[in-house]
Amino acid sequence: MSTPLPGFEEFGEPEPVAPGRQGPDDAGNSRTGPGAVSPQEPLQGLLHPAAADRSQARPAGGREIAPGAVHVPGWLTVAQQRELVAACRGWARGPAPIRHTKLPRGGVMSVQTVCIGWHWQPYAYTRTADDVNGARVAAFPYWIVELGRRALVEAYQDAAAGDGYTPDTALINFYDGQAKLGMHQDKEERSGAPVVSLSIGDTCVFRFGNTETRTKPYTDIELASGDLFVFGGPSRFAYHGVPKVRPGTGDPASGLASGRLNITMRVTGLDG
Ligand SMILES: O=C(O)CCC(=O)C(=O)O
Ligand SMILES: [Fe+2]
Repeated sequence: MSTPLPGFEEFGEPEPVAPGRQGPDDAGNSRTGPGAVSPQEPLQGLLHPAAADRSQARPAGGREIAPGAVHVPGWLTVAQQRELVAACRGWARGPAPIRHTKLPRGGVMSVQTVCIGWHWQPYAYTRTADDVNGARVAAFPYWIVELGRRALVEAYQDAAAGDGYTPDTALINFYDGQAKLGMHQDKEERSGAPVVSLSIGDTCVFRFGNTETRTKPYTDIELASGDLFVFGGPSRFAYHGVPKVRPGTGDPASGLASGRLNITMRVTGLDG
């Protein structure tokens, strides 16, 4: 079990952006101080990748880890990572603040989580964060839907892969150096649409297994800052987990001074 604090929202703010360099301020968002980007505002760099820093050229596509499960290293630019970190910091503050999720048998998760769109707690989605403060969770902004669609196009190298993909929830997880996530299935969703996962900050070991058991066969890969991982199709309900984070491996230029941030967007298939 990790220490309950510090929370992600209290972690170091991004380094000052040098004049003329692409950063959240340059993306056209109004802000009054560090991290003050409204999570609901469209994020220019995320919506328009051409406007973002594309200096980290990388080949298109990724590596298939299992059928329907694709790892795309370095998909997000540093500027995009900074925008996402700023947005996540805003959500981590509320309306339902980030917290260690309580488990039904009395434990708490070492990972800290905040949700948007729908609130997840073991093992159901609700609109209000009943296990936190009862607040309705923040709305799911359309710019994340668009980001999810672009992620599917990239991962599956198919221009139509994002058509009709409308995620309506995201779990935003923060890992300190000790946090882990046990092998589990994402199965509270009533939809077989893919899960889109974005990682920022410290590198982790991500274990991607099979749909039958929590155990082998599985593949361990490293998810680094900016990496995209998509699991859909025959891998949508595969067990997966995070057995280890590698502290100190992230670049503070991502906007995260330490720790690891992971965002998984999903389609709940729920109404209301
Ligand atoms: O942190 C990760 O890479 C995975 C997160 C995850 O599996 C989840 O939130 O269900
Ligand atoms: Fe998961």
